[in-house]
Amino acid sequence: MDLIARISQQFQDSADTKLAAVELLAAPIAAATELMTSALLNGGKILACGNGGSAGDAQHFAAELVGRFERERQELAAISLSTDTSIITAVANDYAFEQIFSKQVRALGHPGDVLLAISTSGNSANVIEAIRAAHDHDMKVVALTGKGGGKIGELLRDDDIHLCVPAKRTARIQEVHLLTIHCLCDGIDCMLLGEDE
Ligand SMILES: O=C(CO)[C@@H](O)[C@H](O)[C@H](O)[C@H](O)COP(=O)(O)O
Ligand SMILES: [Zn+2]
Repeated sequence: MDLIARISQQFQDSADTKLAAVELLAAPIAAATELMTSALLNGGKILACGNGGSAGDAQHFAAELVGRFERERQELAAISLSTDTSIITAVANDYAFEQIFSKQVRALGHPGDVLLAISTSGNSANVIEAIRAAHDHDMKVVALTGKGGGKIGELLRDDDIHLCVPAKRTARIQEVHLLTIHCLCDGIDCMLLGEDE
């Protein structure tokens, strides 16, 4: 087995997927940046959720908003719904795993907040329920998906933003999701602080 060749191929595939995605995603990522910045400036917050690697992405995004990305700025309101093991285990145990995010959206979400919903397949039931709860609370949704967008693509409304990575492999989609999250952080900082030199 030629591991070096496999690794080289993965780097190549990741770079190719990112370059194919920028054509489709640059404009909607810019729109998502404006939506999130406007929500934050109006006293709203961003709730983020996802499973597995996407749970890590939700936490990563919240950490960069509450802490910092690349520049010093005011703390920004973001909460990962994938983080509180007591809430997640209680809701999964007492109700259903599908409700672990939606119950938190119903508890914490207000009109004007934004839900960042992350699912590579677009089909995770708990992320779908979170989007339904966000709509019930007059929150807009930014959805990070792949594989054609799945059921989430069908559920989104016209004023939501769908960032669907044009790829089929979960790992490649996740890599573009993380890049997208960093673009959102950079764009929010840029809108709040101005362009850096
Ligand atoms: O990170 C990975 C695979 O790269 C896994 O942990 C992956 O996130 C999990 O299988 C998730 O449950 C997949 O959910 P989704 O992206 O389809 O919503
Ligand atoms: Zn992964």
